Amino acid sequence: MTKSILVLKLGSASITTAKGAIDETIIADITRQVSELAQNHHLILVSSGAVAAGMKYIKNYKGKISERKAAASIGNPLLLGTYAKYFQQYNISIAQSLCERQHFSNRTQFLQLKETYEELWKNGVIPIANENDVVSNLELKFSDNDELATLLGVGFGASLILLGTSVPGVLDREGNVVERIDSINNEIFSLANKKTSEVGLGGMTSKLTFAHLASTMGIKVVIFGVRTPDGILKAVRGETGTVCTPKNCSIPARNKWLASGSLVTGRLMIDGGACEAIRKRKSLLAVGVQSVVTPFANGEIFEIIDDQSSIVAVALAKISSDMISHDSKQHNLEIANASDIVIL
Ligand SMILES: Nc1ncnc2c1ncn2[C@@H]1O[C@H](COP(=O)(O)OP(=O)(O)O)[C@@H](O)[C@H]1O
Ligand SMILES: N[C@@H](CCC(=O)OP(=O)(O)O)C(=O)O
Repeated sequence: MTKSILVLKLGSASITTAKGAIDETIIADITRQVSELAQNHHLILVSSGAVAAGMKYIKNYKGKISERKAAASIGNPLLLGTYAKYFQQYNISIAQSLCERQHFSNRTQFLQLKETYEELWKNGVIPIANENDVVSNLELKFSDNDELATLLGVGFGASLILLGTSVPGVLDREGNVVERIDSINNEIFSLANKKTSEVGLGGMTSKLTFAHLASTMGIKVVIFGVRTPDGILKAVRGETGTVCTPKNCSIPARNKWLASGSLVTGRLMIDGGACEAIRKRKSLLAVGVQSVVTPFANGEIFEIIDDQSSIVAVALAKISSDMISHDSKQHNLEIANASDIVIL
């Protein structure tokens, strides 16, 4: 029986104490529940908490990016050591996976990541991912680990993404948990205020943004409280937290990573004829380009817009945008192959 893939993201505040120490009681409880799930799923854990666990080692910590990077490099091994200690009780080994944006935007690198995770699963090992904070500056950063969890879920074709946090789910204006969301629209976004936990990055807006992306790609997302008794097991069964129902998604699995949007680096404006051609599943040729709005390199993902600036598609570049010119000899130059274009 093939195991379905499940991504479990754990936010900083839910696994650390108010003083920033790793909360071993909660880690013990997480490992107990995860070991149960490991019998029937291929699991990817995405754990925040490296910065929180390491910040006490930085004198006069103010949260500057350089301090966060240093704190993360101290905190991540401590965090992983704690997971390893508690998973050992269930004879489960864990692996560290530090991720950067290019590991997703570059298909070759993503396939390397995939191969590694598959080897780990074959050996009963659970990968624990986190952003590679040590080398992430503001431009290259994932917006937070909610994004990383979603990109992993979309890239691996997960059936479920669990976003574990410090609150019991998405709360409505009366403070009650919204049990089910069929459409993450502006009304739902308006419930999320800018508040985050003291150590969290994105808050509820980020969770809703990425839950929207994942559910559009056909993946169910549950936003739930990690400290709810048996919260993880209940969230898998949809018995706690906020369940965001998946949409019917016709994009083939291979192209979902392309369409996830947050990996886009470039932007190309094309004319009406080219729009028509790509909608008919033809390749994109240089002859239809009106302008390179934002340059991109070979192998990067770019957005295709029409002359009204509406987004028509995203595509994987076969050439660098520098090669696009209006020289008539170049008219048949293929910018993206039909199979690498996702119409939106
Ligand atoms: N409508 C809402 N429902 C629940 N939590 C909300 C809402 N709006 C804002 N929040 C805030 O989102 C925070 C959770 O996000 P965050 O701190 O980033 O968590 P994590 O570290 O788990 O990623 C909570 O502390 C909560 O105050
Ligand atoms: N990579 C950082 C976490 C960043 C982050 O997304 O935090 P959170 O909003 O708590 O999930 C760390 O490990 O501290």
